[in-house]
Amino acid sequence: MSADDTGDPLIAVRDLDVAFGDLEAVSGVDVTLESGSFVGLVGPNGAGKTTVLRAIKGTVDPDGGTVRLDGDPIDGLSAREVGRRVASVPQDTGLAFDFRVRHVVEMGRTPHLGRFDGHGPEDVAAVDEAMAAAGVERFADRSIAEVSGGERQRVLLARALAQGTPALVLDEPTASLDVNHAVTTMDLVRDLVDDGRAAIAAIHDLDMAARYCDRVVVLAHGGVHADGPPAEVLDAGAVRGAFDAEPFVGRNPATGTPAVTAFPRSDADLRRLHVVGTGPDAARVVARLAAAGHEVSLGVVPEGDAAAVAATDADAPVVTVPPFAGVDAASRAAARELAAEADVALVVDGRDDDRDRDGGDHDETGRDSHGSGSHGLDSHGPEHDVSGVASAAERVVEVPADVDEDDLLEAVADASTNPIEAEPTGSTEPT
Ligand SMILES: Nc1ncnc2c1ncn2[C@@H]1O[C@H](COP(=O)(O)OP(=O)(O)OP(=O)(O)O)[C@@H](O)[C@H]1O
Repeated sequence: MSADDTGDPLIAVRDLDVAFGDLEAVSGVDVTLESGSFVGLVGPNGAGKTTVLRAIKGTVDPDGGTVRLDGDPIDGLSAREVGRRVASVPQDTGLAFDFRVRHVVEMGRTPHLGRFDGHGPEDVAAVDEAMAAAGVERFADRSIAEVSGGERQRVLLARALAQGTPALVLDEPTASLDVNHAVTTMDLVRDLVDDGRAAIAAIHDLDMAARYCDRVVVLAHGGVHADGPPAEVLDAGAVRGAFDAEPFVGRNPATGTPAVTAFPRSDADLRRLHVVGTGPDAARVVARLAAAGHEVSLGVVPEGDAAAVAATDADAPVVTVPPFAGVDAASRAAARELAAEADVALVVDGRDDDRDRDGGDHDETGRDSHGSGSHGLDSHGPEHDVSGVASAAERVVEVPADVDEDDLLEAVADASTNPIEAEPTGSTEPT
């Protein structure tokens, strides 16, 4: 969709370079904003998000590249002309003067006024509408210096709305807002975009960006790391590369959009791991191991099981059977094949729901523990592997349901580097 009859996008940033002294803040950045589109700019601290937004507003001079608004180079436009095309909600909401809230919102009309014009009925209506939309009417007569940080952020949103521009530029618009005002603000921006305006927003909350934006541009180290629809862009690889964290990207059950859970870097030696277990505990194990970058597989689990969902989200191979169907020989063989490829099999909880179905006769007290590291997890032979899957792997680690995240990672590292003597494979294989 184009911004106007010319077919030019509302905002086109091409090959943008901005340096502050010796520091190259952004380099070679391309970002486009079309009308009817909401673009989220995400990335770690210092990635260059604010710098890109400042270039779009014309408050920083590029060292290279171009910024065009409706096809016109921004450096050829007056501040007033820029103000009719782009309205902004800055990250720093501090205001130097002690204005009344309504007065601050009225400032949004400035680009539309002649030099000696007062506010006409159209301006008053735009201000009233903007204040209502941003929910700031209640404190219209208070001083901007006497409202809370979140209220001030909404006042600046109202000012930007009153400006009535086709494009909105927002720098972390929900940073100071409570959960209700955060979603109300994002809903409002989304509605404006659905009505034909456009918005570009720097957003730290990746789930929020995924939920509300049509496109996400991931900035990292001053460059564009990825650009596309949230479901394509916010995958584990992109998030890991850009943020230097260990992410698990699942799905928000309420919205169906990507839900990113980041863990701190563990710098683990990556392994091929097979998980045996079901339910939320096994799901947590799968998610954490996959986030660390291990190559994980799972099974056998019932279709739709929480662990199966986590494995699918992590792109991990998983062997499923229909719910309540029991483990058939073919599924067990398929899971054993995955386990056989693994460096380590992890049996979550050490109990196995298949026990009765398998007809296994296993001695819970007969644990042949071959010691445990500081992680406190038991490493042992396959005698607890009652479904007969984990025993196909060279090494087996029993993982308690409430395993601590660090203990889990440590146990995997220990099991990989210190071979654990297992009982001969097949000794407890069910018949
Ligand atoms: N006025 C300035 N003078 C010097 N360096 C600056 C200036 N503004 C930004 N920088 C530097 O440029 C880089 C990009 O900063 P920018 O504010 O654009 O990042 P950001 O992605 O918005 O970060 P954050 O998420 O922390 O808000 C950073 O290294 C920052 O320190």
